Amino acid sequence: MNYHTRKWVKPEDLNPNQSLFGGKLLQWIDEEAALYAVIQLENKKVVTKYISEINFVSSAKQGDIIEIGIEVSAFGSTSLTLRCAVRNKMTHQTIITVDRIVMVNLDEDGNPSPHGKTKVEFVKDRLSNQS
Ligand SMILES: CCCCCCCCCCCCCCCC(=O)SCCNC(=O)CCNC(=O)[C@H](O)C(C)(C)COP(=O)(O)OP(=O)(O)OC[C@H]1O[C@@H](n2cnc3c(N)ncnc32)[C@H](O)[C@@H]1OP(=O)(O)O
Repeated sequence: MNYHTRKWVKPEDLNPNQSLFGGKLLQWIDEEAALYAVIQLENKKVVTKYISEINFVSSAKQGDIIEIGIEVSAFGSTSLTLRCAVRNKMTHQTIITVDRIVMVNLDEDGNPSPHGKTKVEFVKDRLSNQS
């Protein structure tokens, strides 16, 4: 699992129990999954189709630094299935796990479109292949 993105838990991210609001965390995860899919599939038109099994393992509090990890669990024809974990940056305590996030590659008309990808690619390799 690669942890690409860090977030700092601020006062506006808290719930009435003074811990990180779950909906805010899910927003960050959805955004991270969308960006990951856009980069992998090289298409800005992707949507979240399905999110499964969310486990809120522990809470985060104001001032915590958390990091969001994403990995690919499957390449479909039009879909990309991701797995996500969020942990405390300093202690590595898991905060949440999401088993399956299915992102769908769309064409210009908003219909599912085959993406043609079968393995994880890195931008630095794409750039070096261009030169
Ligand atoms: C100029 C500057 C620009 C900057 C730019 C920067 C980029 C910045 C990016 C931002 C990116 C925003 C994205 C944010 C993320 C949202 O907020 S997206 C908004 C929320 N999501 C939606 O509104 C989606 C609504 N749903 C739909 O429109 C339709 O269901 C869909 C997605 C078009 C799919 O339609 P469908 O009829 O289900 O299609 P179907 O062909 O049956 O299935 C398509 C694929 O989904 C899979 N699937 C279908 N149902 C399920 C299910 N229940 N479970 C699992 N898989 C399923 C199928 O197996 C299939 O996969 P493959 O086998 O082809 O691999």
